[in-house]
Amino acid sequence: HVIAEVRGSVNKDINGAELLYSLLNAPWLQSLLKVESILHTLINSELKVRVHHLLLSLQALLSAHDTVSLRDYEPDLPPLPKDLPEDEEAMRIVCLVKNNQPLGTTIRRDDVTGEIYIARVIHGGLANRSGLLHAGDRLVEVNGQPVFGLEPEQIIQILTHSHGTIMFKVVPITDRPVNNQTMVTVCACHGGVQSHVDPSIPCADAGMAFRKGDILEIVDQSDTLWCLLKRLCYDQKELWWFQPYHPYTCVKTCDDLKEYIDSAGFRRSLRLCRQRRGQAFGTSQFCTLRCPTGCYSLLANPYEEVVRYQHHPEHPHRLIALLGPSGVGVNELRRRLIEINPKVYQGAVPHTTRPPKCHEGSGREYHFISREQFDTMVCNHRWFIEFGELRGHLYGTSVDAVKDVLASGKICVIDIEPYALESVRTAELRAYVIFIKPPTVEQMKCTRMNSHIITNCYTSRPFKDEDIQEIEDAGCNMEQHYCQFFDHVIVNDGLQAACVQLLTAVRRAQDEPQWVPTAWIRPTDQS
Ligand SMILES: Nc1ncnc2c1ncn2[C@@H]1O[C@H](COP(=O)(O)OP(=O)(O)OP(=O)(O)O)[C@@H](O)[C@H]1O
Repeated sequence: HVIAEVRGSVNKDINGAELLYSLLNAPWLQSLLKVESILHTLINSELKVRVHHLLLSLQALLSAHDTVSLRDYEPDLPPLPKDLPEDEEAMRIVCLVKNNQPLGTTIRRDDVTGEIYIARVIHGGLANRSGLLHAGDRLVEVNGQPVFGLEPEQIIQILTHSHGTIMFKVVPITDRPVNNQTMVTVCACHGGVQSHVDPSIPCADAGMAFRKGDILEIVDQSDTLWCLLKRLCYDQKELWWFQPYHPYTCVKTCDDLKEYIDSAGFRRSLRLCRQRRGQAFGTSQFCTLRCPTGCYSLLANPYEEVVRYQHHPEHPHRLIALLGPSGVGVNELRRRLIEINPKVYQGAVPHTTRPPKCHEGSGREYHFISREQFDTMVCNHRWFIEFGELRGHLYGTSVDAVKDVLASGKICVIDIEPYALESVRTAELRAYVIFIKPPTVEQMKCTRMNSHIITNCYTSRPFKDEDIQEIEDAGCNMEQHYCQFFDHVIVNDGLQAACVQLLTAVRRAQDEPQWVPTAWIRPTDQS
């Protein structure tokens, strides 16, 4: 029963549950339990005494293991005598054995006092693994040589030329910062840090390239120019790497983004009249309507704080937002997914100002409203996720339409353009963004041989080579600019396979823990 309960906790991704589960299931534990029950049956036998000794040794071994894993191997010292003079300083002598590996610390000198301090302890380095040296410790001696007054470079020389055991005499920092595990997703950067060409980097060897969308843990943010990060790779296993990171090189301006929006092109389907949107509203007005700051604030951030989030089964489902270049097959995949099980998956009903056709019902194909009502909705900030104008009529998908589907207990699946990311990546909708990526041009030519593309003039015709190239280019552009917001990527090569992948991803979005912006879980005043 206990094992079954722990197994349940594993599924809920409760911290440590997996470890506990594997421990309880371990064959050696099962054997020990058996031994224990046999022991109860043996009274005062010699075998019982021997087994008892054996178990004690095993207990000692486990306790040693725990101590090492907690790095709790500093000696228990007697308390300091009470009558110590006030200016007496507690010193620590630390001996590290250096085996051709860097120590993994940087040194700084206080310009006012001339004292030497350990500036950073690099994650995974010798000093860090020892657990005995910390950023902020004051260095007094290295190998018996006082360091006061020396230049940091001179101390680095001493360390570089030392082999075997190095002895440090340090005054330990009193308040060690607590690592509260802040995780971030890199949002905007231009290809990572050029550690070997940037002279301001504190420790060039520690530089590591990273990409937009990488999940990093902030380890130390105490420096004004740099922070120390470690990276989680895509399978979410921790790699004990480290990353000096220059925030200023990574900020992306809004102008860059507007330029991209104009050049990216719009979806051909005309479903939401995206082609005309630019002419009808103007890109800048459109942007202002959505972003209080008048720009894509999310995209301008160098990074976004994220947490691991498990969707609660009793909460509304996460919105599924499909994104991809026009013509790649976003709507085809969305349609097929809904067709698989319309009781589970549903699109949002759009609003329009055009009159209904005879077969159309209000609230079914569209919510039919007047232009005044439409304008009021926009002005009253009942924001549309997207809206646009076609042949004198307004069309749009509202946040409320999405919420209606979610409130009915279904999974809402919509397709969006990149500019709508900000409207769906909210605490309310918690969109899971899936990028539908074009395969290579050759593969697309092959798979789209018998398919038809919808053109600007409502007509459909076979794909031309130019269409395929355009889809490929738009896909690359979209990925380059927005990949940090993709929760999942599906290459739409074979339709069948892509559809299966979509189904799996949609289930995973609801059932498995995901990285989401911290603001969704701990909303701030602005969000
Ligand atoms: N993997 C695929 N193999 C073959 N044909 C495909 C594939 N994916 C989509 N198609 C076809 O390509 C055409 C365009 O797809 P779809 O209308 O879904 O594109 P879209 O990305 O929604 O763009 P738009 O909104 O501009 O129409 C459709 O005829 C669709 O059936």
